[in-house]
Amino acid sequence: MKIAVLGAGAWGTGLAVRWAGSAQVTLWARNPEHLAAMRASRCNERYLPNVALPEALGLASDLAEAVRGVDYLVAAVPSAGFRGLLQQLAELRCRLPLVWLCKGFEAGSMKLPHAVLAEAWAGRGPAGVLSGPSFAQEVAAGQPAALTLAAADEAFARRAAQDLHAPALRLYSSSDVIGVEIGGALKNVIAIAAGVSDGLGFGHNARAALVTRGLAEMTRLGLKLGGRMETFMGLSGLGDLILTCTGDLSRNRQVGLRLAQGQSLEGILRELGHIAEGVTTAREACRLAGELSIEMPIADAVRRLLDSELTPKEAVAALLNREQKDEGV
Ligand SMILES: NC(=O)C1=CN([C@@H]2O[C@H](COP(=O)(O)OP(=O)(O)OC[C@H]3O[C@@H](n4cnc5c(N)ncnc54)[C@H](O)[C@@H]3O)[C@@H](O)[C@H]2O)C=CC1
Ligand SMILES: O=C(CO)COP(=O)(O)O
Repeated sequence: MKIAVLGAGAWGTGLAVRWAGSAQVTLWARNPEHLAAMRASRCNERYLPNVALPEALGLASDLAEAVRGVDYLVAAVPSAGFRGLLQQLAELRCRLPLVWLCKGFEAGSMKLPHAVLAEAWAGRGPAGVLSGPSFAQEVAAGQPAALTLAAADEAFARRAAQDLHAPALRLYSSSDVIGVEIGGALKNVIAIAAGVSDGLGFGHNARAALVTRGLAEMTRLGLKLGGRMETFMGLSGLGDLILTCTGDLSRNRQVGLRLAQGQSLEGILRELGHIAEGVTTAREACRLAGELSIEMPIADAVRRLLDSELTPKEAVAALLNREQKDEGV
């Protein structure tokens, strides 16, 4: 099996390291200087420090070289870079099975990755999304994780899950692309809220309430867009929501924790040095929810906090002072 992992951030590198034990893998970095540094140190100091790159892992900064002769393309760039990467691949006349990893909406268009793919990858090969609870550091270290691979073409989802599984990396297949994408995108927004709550010193009760009501919001939007209930209760929904709301390795949770301490969003993102998809997704999901008349109070409070319309304490008060309602989704 030959795999090209396109994007050398934390997640692309983590998976490339994992897959290199059982497949022939090339990791592509768009920045030649970044690639040269990885070649020299056999480590991705910038995005996944303290993880040795196996000797067998190929490195390339030339996209054409990275994709030559492979069985799978794995798009490991953030949502903001997905369309651009697909366009570059199309210019190379690539026609290959593709799996994407990004968890978020495209800025400005309110589009999930599958909709971007429909515009930029039509007819170029079967494609699916891989998502679920998976911190890159743990996967790179060979610790167990279970993810979902969803594709509209069920047979492709099953085949890709079989081909891309690795020791301690269990992949389930699904045909619910929208449900899987909504879970991955919305959990990042709720993780910011959970970080704010913990950062303000609230307890386990508050966090459990945010996770549960966050799941209700995710489900409400996801069902409206055509996702399936069981998907939101699965690995890519509730599973990733629990991980990201409770695990300090989450960059989105870190954004919330630091906002609660009074840091500016700009400063936090600069200090993190990684993508926190929940920031863009909060804005896009709230716009979409507005158009669809769907209530998403937690996402709305996060969006207003990110846009400096509320302080962290005011965001909490806005949630607690909403009018009484029935619990149902
Ligand atoms: N880090 C993790 O544990 C996990 C991340 N993800 C998702 O995977 C995606 C990538 O995340 P990470 O690798 O962690 O991010 P990262 O912030 O560690 O690295 C981002 C990588 O993408 C590149 N990049 C940034 N903007 C780009 C653009 N416009 N065009 C092309 N390349 C661009 C950067 O140079 C860098 O190599 C995100 O959507 C994230 O939500 C999913 C599961 C786990
Ligand atoms: O998606 C992730 C784990 O499943 C990583 O979450 P963060 O982007 O918040 O670090």
